[in-house]
Amino acid sequence: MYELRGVTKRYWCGAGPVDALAGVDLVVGDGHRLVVQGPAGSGKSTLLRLLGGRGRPTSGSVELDGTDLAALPEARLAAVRAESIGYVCEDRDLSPALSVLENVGTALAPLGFGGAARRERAADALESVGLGAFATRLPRELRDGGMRRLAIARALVKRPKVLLADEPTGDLEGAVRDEIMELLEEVWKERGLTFVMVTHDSALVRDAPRLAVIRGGRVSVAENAERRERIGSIRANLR
Ligand SMILES: Nc1ncnc2c1ncn2[C@@H]1O[C@H](COP(=O)(O)OP(=O)(O)OP(=O)(O)O)[C@@H](O)[C@H]1O
Repeated sequence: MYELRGVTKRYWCGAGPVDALAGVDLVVGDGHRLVVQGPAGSGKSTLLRLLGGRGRPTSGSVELDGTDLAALPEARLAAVRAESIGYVCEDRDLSPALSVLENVGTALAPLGFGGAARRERAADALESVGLGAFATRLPRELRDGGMRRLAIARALVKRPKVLLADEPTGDLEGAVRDEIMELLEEVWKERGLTFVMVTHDSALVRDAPRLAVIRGGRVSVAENAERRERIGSIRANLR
C-alpha cells in the first residue's frame, strides 16, 4: 500500500525553481489500480518516479507498506526498487545488443539470481507476455508491440508487488494498443499487483475505476461512481 503525505518536488533549472509536485496526499491500496491523468508538464511522470523510488521528494513522505522511500539510504532504496517495484517506461531502457531473454534476465541480477535460475525465470516471464518464442531474438526484431511486451516482462520477472507504467500505450495504435492494455489488465488481475499507470489514453481514463487528476502539481482523486454522479449532475443542470 502506498501512502503519500505532503509530497513536494522542486526541480532547479536555468530559469529558476519548478514545483513539479506541490503538496500531494495520496493512498493506493494493495492490489488497487490507479490511473493518473493530467496536462503536459503537470507532474505525472514525477509522481510515478517517486512512487518507483526513482529520485526523492523535496519534502513529504512516500510510504510503501509503511517504509518511507524518501528516507531510505540509497542502497536500501535500490534494493526495494529491485525486489518490489516493476517499472514499465520507454523502450530505451532495453539493451539493443542483448537477446530478448537476456534483457529480461538483467532485472534479476541485483537479486542474486544466476545462470539457469535466471534463464528459467526470464523464460517464464516471456511466456506470460506472449513472447516465449522470441527468447533468442534481438529486441529490434520484435514487431507489433513486442518491445512493449518485452518491457512488461522485464518489469514482471522479479515478481514485484507493485507495477508502475508511464504511458504504456503512448505510441501504439489500434489492435496493438488494445492488446497491450488487455495484457496489463490481465497481469494486474491475475497477480494481484498494485498498479499505477500514467496515461493520456481517453478510453483508459473514461473506464478507470479510480482516477487521479494532476494539475499544477496537485492531485485530486475520484472514484468511478462519484465521477458518474458528477457528470450526471452537470448534464442535469444543462437540461
Ligand atoms: N529533471 C528535471 N529538471 C528540471 N525540471 C524538470 C525535470 N523533470 C521534470 N521537470 C519539470 O517538472 C514539471 C513536471 O514534469 P513531469 O515530467 O513530471 O510532467 P508530466 O505531467 O509527466 O509531463 P508530460 O505529460 O509532458 O510527460 C515540468 O514543468 C517539467 O518541465
